[in-house]
Amino acid sequence: SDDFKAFGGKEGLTTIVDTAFEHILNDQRINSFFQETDNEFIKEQLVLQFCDVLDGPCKYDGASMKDSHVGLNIKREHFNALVEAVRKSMHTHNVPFASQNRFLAKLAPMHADIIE
Ligand code: HEM
Repeated sequence: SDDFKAFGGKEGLTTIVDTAFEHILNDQRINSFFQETDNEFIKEQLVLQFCDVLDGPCKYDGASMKDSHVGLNIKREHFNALVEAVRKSMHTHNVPFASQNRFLAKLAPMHADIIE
């Protein structure tokens, strides 16, 4: 898709996820969630999922958003902080604003399965 290209394809997405994860690990509001997790695995899954969401040539086959976040007690403020990290990274890597917004509009409804 054009949006997948705007993110720089699979390679661009990998860079964007890496940078977003650096922001996450530096953010006191949410980094405690990622202290005992396999963050390399999570990053790989995020690249696959984002590629899928952007109609790229990938199929996300990981756990559902409900199953992977249940019991973590994630609140809206945590969700917003994570989205902010992704947004900052997309900005840094020059993803056009319209593509950013279409992408974030697809992530937003996932809050229903992630926030408790
Ligand atoms: C739109 C927002 C989000 C998306 C798209 C997303 C996506 C994902 C994906 C794809 C995985 C890997 C699932 C798997 O295959 O096992 C995952 C795991 C995880 N996510 Fe999220 N996530 C989001 C929001 C959040 C938030 C707000 C937090 C906490 C601040 C969070 C914390 C975690 C943790 C701790 C794991 C690892 C769980 C485990 O290893 O048991 N996520 N997420």
